[in-house]
Amino acid sequence: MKVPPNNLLRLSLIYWVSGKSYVAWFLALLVIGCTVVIVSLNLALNNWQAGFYNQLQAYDRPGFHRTLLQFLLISTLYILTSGYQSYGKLLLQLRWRQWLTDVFTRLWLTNRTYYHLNLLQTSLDNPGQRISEDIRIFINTTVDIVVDVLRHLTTLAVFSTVLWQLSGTLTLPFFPFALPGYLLWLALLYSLTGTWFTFRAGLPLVSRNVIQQTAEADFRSHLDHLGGHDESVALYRGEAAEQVTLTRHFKRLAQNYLAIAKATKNLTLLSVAYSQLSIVFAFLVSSPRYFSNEIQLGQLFEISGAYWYVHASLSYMVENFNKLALWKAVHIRLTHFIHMMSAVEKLAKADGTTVPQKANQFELKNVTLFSPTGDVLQKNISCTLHPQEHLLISGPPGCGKTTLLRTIAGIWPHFSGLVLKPGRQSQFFLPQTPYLFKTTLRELLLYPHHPPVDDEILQELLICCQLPALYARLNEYEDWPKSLSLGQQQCLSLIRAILHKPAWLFLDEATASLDPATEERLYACLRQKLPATTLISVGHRKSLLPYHQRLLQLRTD
Ligand SMILES: Nc1ncnc2c1ncn2[C@@H]1O[C@H](COP(=O)(O)OP(=O)(O)OP(=O)(O)O)[C@@H](O)[C@H]1O
Repeated sequence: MKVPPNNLLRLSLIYWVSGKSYVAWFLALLVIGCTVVIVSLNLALNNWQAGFYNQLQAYDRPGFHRTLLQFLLISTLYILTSGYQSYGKLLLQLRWRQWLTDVFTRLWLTNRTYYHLNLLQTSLDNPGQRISEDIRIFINTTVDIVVDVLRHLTTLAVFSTVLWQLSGTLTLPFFPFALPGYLLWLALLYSLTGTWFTFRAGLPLVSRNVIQQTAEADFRSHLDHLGGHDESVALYRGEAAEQVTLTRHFKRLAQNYLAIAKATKNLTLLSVAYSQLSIVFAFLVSSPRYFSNEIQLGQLFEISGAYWYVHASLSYMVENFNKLALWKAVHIRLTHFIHMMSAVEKLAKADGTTVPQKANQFELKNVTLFSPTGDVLQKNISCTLHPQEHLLISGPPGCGKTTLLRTIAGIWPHFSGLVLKPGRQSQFFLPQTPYLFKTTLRELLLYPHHPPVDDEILQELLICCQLPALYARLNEYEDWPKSLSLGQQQCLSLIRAILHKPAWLFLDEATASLDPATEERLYACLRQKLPATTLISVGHRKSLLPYHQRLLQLRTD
């Protein structure tokens, strides 16, 4: 997949022109339509107020009942429209989020970016949390903000006109000009002042929210890590050490939260004082016209209602600064994620050359391996391998055996030299740690992409690879990494390799947890089931030598 523009907003907006957004457009129109209707109903309610209070003031009982019926009608429409607006908004958020999540997961998985990210010097914290949590918050708040702004702009347009008409003209002593629509000007002045103070008070929340999202993710990630390594921790009796680490993570989270609490307190003091004052402000400034009998009680309420709507629209930032700060925070985190993925793309193209070739042979020409920090692990490895020339790669721990396999697999970018190899389909790599997960045993055996096979074949392979008892559990859904021993997991991984029938099979200490007798039986099984496959094994044991014709001995200087 092509790397997207390094701009999150531009990337997100591609959805709306992608040809996959017909339903989302329909939902957006529904939400916009409902928003306009809600604003119109607000206007109707405000007009209704004038009639209602005037009927009360005039002790007009039938008129009072009539206005109550009107209210019932407006209110029913209001309830229905609000319900469908909110439903449409939620469906829209889900669709957009689904698309953006798909884009991110594709970028993350394509070209093994998820793996290369770990090789960058500036590592990226918690990519999982960014994909699940940050995208959710980003999309939900974006839709909320757009809908809110649209509602407030419509409200502002409608109620400014009303307020202008109802305001009358202000003439002040010592002021040479009459000021038409003075309540509108006052609302504008009041809101702009509030917005400026809010911006000043709330700005620290942006960076604090970025830190908070990261700290929360670190805390959760350590809890998940603990869950995944429960047995190791239990055997080490590592509970106290884990408690210390968890407390440290939580302390960071809590310290930052205190700073957020302080900034939020200042912001709340400001915004509540601002809203409280605004309740009486309209009455205060329009009361002279009421007391001079220019307007009735109903008009006074109508003016104050219109003023309140105009003021609320202009005060969007004051009332929603927390939401805006959170939006900015996740925007920063997701933008950083996109930048890191672009950096990986450059890194993956950086060093040596891997060339797929038609001939069914492997060739390493002067391959030098480096660590991510640039240290030389192995210098000038050269080796040509023909089919059926089984190779054993040996050497001390940390000398670069696994790194050599990663280089051949094309996932290690830190090398120089030339790797010539047959097409990807003909290779299969068994990593040092078996990759098992929660699913049925059948699916586990077919991983990553083998079509379903008959039970008899699976039974035969389970017997051949020393796991006959597992046949009865083929359809069991189980947390296999927990319920199988490491040795059993390695046997199971070999079945996967046999099923995929590769021309070249790479085994990275794939039988290291087995006793020599079982290891021997498994290699015999491999030879029997995969007679045409060439084995390239990494291992330390001398007992592996008889299964290989060639030895590549790596050394450290
Ligand atoms: N993702 C990584 N990030 C940083 N350094 C790494 C990474 N992977 C490997 N290394 C470093 O590269 C060196 C070679 O590692 P490698 O796993 O290839 O050794 P090995 O010979 O297979 O060791 P062992 O026999 O213990 O499996 C080590 O010093 C290791 O610390």
